[in-house]
Amino acid sequence: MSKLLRKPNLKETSPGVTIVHEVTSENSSLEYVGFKVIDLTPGSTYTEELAKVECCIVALTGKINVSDHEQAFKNIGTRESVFEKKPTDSVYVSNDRSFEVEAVSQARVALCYSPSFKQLPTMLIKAEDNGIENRGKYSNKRLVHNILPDSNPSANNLLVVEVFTESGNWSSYPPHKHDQDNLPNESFLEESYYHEMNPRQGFVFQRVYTDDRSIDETMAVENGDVVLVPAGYHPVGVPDGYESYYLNVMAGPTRIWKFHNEPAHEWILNRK
Ligand SMILES: O=C(O)C[C@@H](O)[C@H](O)C(=O)CO
Repeated sequence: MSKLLRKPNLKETSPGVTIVHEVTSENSSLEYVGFKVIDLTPGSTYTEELAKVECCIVALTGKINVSDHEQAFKNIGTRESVFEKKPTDSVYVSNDRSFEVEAVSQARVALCYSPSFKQLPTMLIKAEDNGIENRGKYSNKRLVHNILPDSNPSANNLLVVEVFTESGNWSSYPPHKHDQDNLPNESFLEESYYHEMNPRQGFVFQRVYTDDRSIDETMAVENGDVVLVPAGYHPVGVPDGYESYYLNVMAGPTRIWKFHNEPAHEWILNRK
C-alpha cells in the first residue's frame, strides 16, 4: 500500500460538513504541511480554532463566507468547477485565531496549514491578486495560479499554488526537488498535491523519488486524491484526453521556493 497516496475518506462531522481529506503531522510523515479538504452544503458552517498553525482557506469551488470573528469576507469564491481555469479567492488566517467558513452554495474548500508562531493580519487574497503564469513548451505546458507565493509576505511559512496541466502534458517537470535546507542553492519544503481531473474518470501518474531512491513510488492518481511529497522529485504526467488540476501546499523551515532540477533531465528545458 502506498504511503504517499491518499484517497478521499468522507466523514460527516456536523450537519452539512464533510471532511474529504485530513493530512496532519499525526497521520503522515509531514511536519510542516497540513491539509484538509471539506465539502459544505448550502448554509452549513465549519469552524476551527487555530493554535500554533496558520491556515490558507482556498475556495476551490462554490461560494462561501469566511470570518475570523473580527473581519468577514462575504460571498467569496469564483467558480463552479476548478476547470473553469479562473483564479479563485482565498483567506489567510494566522496562528492563535479562529475562523468560520459558511457555505453560500455547495462548496469544496481546501484548508492549507503550517506551524506558525508570529501572529500576522488576516488577509483576503482575491482572485485578481493571484499571479498567473504560463510555463513550459512542447508537452510540458501548464497554467499556474500563484495564490500565496514566497513574494507575498502575508504568511510565515505557507506557500500555496494551483496548476492546470493540459491533456498529454507533463508538469512539475523536468523533475525537480526541494528537500535540502541549503540556501541559496535549494530550500527544504514539504509539499502536498490535491488532484482533480477533467473529465473526472481520468487519472494521472505521479512519481515521487529521492536521489538515493529511499523513496521511489509511482502512483496512479485519481480525481480527488492527495499525494504527499515529504522529499524528492515529484513529476506529474497527464494522459491524452484528460486535463489535470492540482493544488500544492508547501512549507518548511524557510519560506523560499528554491528547487533543484534533476540534472539528467534538465536538458528538457533547453530545447529550441
Ligand atoms: O511548474 C509546475 O509544473 C508546477 C510545479 O512547480 C509545482 O507547483 C511544484 O512542484 C512546486 O514544487
